[in-house]
Amino acid sequence: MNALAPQLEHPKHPVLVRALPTTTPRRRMLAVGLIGPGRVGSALLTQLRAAQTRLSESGLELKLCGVAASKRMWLDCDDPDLNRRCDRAQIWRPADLRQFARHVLGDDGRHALLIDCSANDEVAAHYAGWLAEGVHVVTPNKLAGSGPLERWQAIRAASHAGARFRYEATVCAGLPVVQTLRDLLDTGDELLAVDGMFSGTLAWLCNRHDGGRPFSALVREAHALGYTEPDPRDDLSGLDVARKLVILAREAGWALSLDDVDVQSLVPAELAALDADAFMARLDELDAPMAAQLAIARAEGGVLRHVASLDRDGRASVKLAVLPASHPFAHTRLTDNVVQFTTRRYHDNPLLVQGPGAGPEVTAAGVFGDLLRIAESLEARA
Ligand SMILES: NC(=O)C1=CN([C@@H]2O[C@H](COP(=O)(O)OP(=O)(O)OC[C@H]3O[C@@H](n4cnc5c(N)ncnc54)[C@H](O)[C@@H]3O)[C@@H](O)[C@H]2O)C=CC1
Ligand SMILES: N[C@@H](CC=O)C(=O)O
Repeated sequence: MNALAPQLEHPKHPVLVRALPTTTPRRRMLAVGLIGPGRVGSALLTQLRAAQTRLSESGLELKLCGVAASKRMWLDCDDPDLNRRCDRAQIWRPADLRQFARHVLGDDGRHALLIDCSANDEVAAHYAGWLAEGVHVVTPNKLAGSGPLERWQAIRAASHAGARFRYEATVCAGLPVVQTLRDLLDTGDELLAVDGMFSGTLAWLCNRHDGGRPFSALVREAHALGYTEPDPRDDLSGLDVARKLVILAREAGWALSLDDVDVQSLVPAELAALDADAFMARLDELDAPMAAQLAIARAEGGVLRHVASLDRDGRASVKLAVLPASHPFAHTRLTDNVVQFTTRRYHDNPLLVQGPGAGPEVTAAGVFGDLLRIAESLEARA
């Protein structure tokens, strides 16, 4: 213990509490560009701003160099005086992701990170190129991890060459699911199966759907709370959960694709083909079928839960099930997700990760955690 460190007063044990020895922090600078300032992206910006002083004191300078939305982007080189003179017309320029990445990377050898908080496939298509150029990438966007296998392999290969790629928040938002699996595998365990509840939206809907309000009203509320995907059909069709299964399977080295997942959709075919606004306008067509599902569950003395499973033989399924009231999943709350890893070591009693699995705040925190892990691995640069 550092005898020179000041002692802090503690009401009960005045001499036991001492300040930890102080060390000079290793100074690192990370240039950051955010793509997709929506619900998660905005929450992340708020969290980054709130943490800036604390991070700086611990040696990490985060420099926000740009924000790109679908049509427009802001770069920190944009000149405030010029903007004032041009009636702010220069603040946002047309979005161009190549220019955006070049700007964040700069030409001074700095560490650069792009955070993709969109749900856009075209953005995901840039990852391999960015990583190859030395730009780190963090994302909650599931489209790279569950998209074409060759593209996923190219992204992984590019990340092995230097820049880091992290995507913890793609599975169950801020819960430590991908890292838990990674740690199991890296320490020599073997994944046998994963099962549980992987949709925060559907967990919340199943918890709140008690016949008191129409199902459609609950879906609208889940959307407003930021739990659903930008298009709630991605949740209701089971696609979002299927994507998470694919991401976990690939993490385990299994070549699973979305087509391999047996998915039961809650969206009738006639609503599946509509554009997003038209679908939302006809959402009440889900009320009668969902009321019927609830009645079946109650008649059986059970509860509705949205469950999914995956095993090492490539069997993967996503469905709405009636579970007995005594089942552990019946006692989950709000947006709770449950992920059960059955492995060689955790065989008779699976390893469980459980907690809120959707929402801008918790998701942004998962993204932020990835950023910090990358920052931790950076070397100091002038
Ligand atoms: N909301 C949640 O609880 C969770 C969300 N996620 C993922 O986080 C991502 C963001 O979700 P939300 O913030 O809820 O969605 P959102 O719809 O609120 O935000 C998405 C943003 O991306 C922007 N965008 C769309 N296309 C773009 C493009 N080509 N270039 C740049 N920006 C573009 C949109 O303008 C919007 O600002 C999605 O991939 C979602 O799957 C992951 C875990 C949990
Ligand atoms: N819409 C998703 C968000 C997290 O991935 C969900 O509800 O689980």
